[in-house]
Amino acid sequence: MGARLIDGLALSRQSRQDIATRAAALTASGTRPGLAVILVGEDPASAVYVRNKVRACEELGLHSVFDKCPETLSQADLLARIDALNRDPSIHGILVQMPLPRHIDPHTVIAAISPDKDVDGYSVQSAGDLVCGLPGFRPCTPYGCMKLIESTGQPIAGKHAVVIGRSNTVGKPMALLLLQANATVTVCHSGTPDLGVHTRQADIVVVATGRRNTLTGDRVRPGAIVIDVGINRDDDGKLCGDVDFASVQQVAGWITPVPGGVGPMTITMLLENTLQSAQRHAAR
Ligand SMILES: Nc1nc2c(c(=O)[nH]1)N[C@@H](CN(C=O)c1ccc(C(=O)N[C@@H](CCC(=O)O)C(=O)O)cc1)CN2
Repeated sequence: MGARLIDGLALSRQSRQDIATRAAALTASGTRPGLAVILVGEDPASAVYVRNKVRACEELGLHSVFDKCPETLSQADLLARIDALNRDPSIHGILVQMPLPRHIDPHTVIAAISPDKDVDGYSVQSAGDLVCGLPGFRPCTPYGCMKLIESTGQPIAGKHAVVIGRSNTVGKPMALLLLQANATVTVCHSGTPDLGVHTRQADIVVVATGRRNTLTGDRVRPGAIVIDVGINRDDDGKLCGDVDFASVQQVAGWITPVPGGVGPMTITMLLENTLQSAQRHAAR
């Protein structure tokens, strides 16, 4: 029997209904959640993601501002735009789409976003909150992965989780979220000599390397939950993840597809973070 599919689109639809209901209540009490999205340049994939974020805001009744900037925008001009949004009371979340053109330093840009509007959860403040187990914005992709794992109904506490990848935006926060949920966590990366030694012992595997076929069926423990964060193209130009779906789905207990797994939940958790930010603002 093959693995059960964890349907990120279905979970997104459910979660977005709940966000829409809470956003409507907050709007009725005088605070309409607002998100500002900045896109610099012409990267076609980024343009699609940003369009989907703005459209999702519209569908859920959130206020949104979309600032499309040319590739040649200077870092100083970008920082000035962020500064204006930091001071705009109708905006509760600011997101600068990554990657940025090479002449702009992402760390400087992230540091310019007010920590109480950092709905991407990328700032040093948000990272520190997560390390210390304090409330704060959780990065959208790992936050969505946690929801996908929880949706299986399997307990996380006491399980052995292996995270493959150590980026600031996915791998590291993913490991911390799993740790916070009382899993025993191993982080593997490009310097790990034998990935299979670790993944074959794992109840939960999250793969976020950006490389096709990072995880194959022979490296998976029967019944494991496998979460695929990757978005790549195969030789035929079709979307695929970091997991060799065909072989892994024969061994795993649960698996996320690409597309239709982690991606939609990334946008849903951005909306959740924006709503939470507006709720905090209203409570102040
Ligand atoms: N500021 C940010 N930049 C980037 C983030 C982010 O969270 N914040 N994450 C990624 C891109 N991303 C969101 O921005 C994102 C990627 C993929 C999807 C998605 O729904 N993917 C679909 C497939 C879409 C396709 O056809 O290409 C899926 O997996 O089903 C949503 C959001 C990097 N930058």
